[in-house]
Amino acid sequence: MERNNYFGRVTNRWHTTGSAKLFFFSVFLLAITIFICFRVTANGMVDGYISSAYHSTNGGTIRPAFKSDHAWDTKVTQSCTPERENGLVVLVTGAAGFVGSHISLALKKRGDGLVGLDNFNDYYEVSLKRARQELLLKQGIFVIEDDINDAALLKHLFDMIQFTHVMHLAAQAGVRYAMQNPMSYIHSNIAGLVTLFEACKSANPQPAVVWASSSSVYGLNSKVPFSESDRTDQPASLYAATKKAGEELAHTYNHIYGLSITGLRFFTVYGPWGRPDMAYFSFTRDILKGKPINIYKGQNDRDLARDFTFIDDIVKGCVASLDTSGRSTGSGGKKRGAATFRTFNLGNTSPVTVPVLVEILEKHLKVEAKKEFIKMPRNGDVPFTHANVSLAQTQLGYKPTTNLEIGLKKFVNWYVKYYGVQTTKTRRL
Ligand SMILES: O=C(O)[C@H]1O[C@H](OP(=O)(O)OP(=O)(O)OC[C@H]2O[C@@H](n3ccc(=O)[nH]c3=O)[C@H](O)[C@@H]2O)[C@H](O)[C@@H](O)[C@H]1O
Repeated sequence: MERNNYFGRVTNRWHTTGSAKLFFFSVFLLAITIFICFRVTANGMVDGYISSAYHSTNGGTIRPAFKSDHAWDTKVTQSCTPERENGLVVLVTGAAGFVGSHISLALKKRGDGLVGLDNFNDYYEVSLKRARQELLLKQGIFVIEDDINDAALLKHLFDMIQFTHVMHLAAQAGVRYAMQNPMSYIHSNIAGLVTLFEACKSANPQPAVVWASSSSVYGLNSKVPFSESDRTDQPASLYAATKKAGEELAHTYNHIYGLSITGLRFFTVYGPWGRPDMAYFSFTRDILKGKPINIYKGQNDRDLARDFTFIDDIVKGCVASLDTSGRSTGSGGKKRGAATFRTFNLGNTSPVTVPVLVEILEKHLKVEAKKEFIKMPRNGDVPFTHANVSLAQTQLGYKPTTNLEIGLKKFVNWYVKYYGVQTTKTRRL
């Protein structure tokens, strides 16, 4: 009885104040709507060319989505027009990145049409990405500034241009950074990859896709050299796990939709215009500044080793992959028959230890490094990598020709020029 009275009192009060509550509720809803609209407008995303994934999973800087107009469409179309008969028409993602910029220049040089796409995130110095963009622009290559998670942009691009190929290099790179910002790897290497595959599978005609996987998928594999058929189910880092997941996703899109897909497992790529987060680059910077460098040691005090691969060799492998990829077989999102699905190692086949890498740098820089040997932190690094490239050799004609000594010389020459380093002022060995 008491209970019934209580509920009765509450119900009465609700009725008497009902219209006031309705009013406040409406004002509240209106305020939220205005707030959301403001956020969207502030980010320059009023055109609707933006996917929700772009917001929800991005661990880094959120950049404005593109705004298409006639001038923009003309730039894209011009950039994509081949200058040779039967030239490829390629979308290069990550075009302002290290590997992406080199491949873009190589394709342009032989007369292919291409447009770049890059989100210019601040994982490492954005000015270097801008300088690469400038280099590309001088050769007539337009780089769109946007994220691969922007499904509306991709749809617009594929509706406008009949791409024969996609060279997909946009990714969150770096093995150790995954411990600081795991979501940026999910954003780019998983969500971004799926957004791109979705656009490719729906495109008419479907392009063939060549994309960058990583030597890190071999993880704790101890069989050397690493062959494509070796185990890849023991990733040592979140980065490696996202690349491995990418390989599985690629298989699905090939199987269901007939997308021609080639995955390339790159082995520690280095060279001019490289990535400042990588050891050879950051060591160079610190050696020249007289700052100490940390050289990691593995179990039982063993040196770590990498199959360092020079950028020009990687570019040749990528271009050969594009040329041999075979057509996708789907149309309107439906598969018509089996399509190419390949995985290749692109390495140098001769691992070098990290202390030897430092010795070569000291020689080229003519400066002695302040070396500090420390136990490898538990950060996802693997003790060594070593590529077996016989499959790429047979099917792509891939044959690495630059050893670390020569490749680092080319890198140091570029570094000194790009950063205007006064080598004469540095201490000589
Ligand atoms: O092939 C790949 O799939 C990956 O290659 C690259 O990763 P890694 O092979 O780890 O290259 P990198 O960082 O240059 O470290 C080289 C060596 O120096 C050691 N290292 C590193 C830093 C340091 O301070 N000290 C040190 O000893 C370190 O322990 C290691 O032994 C790409 O970054 C990655 O994006 C991915 O593409």
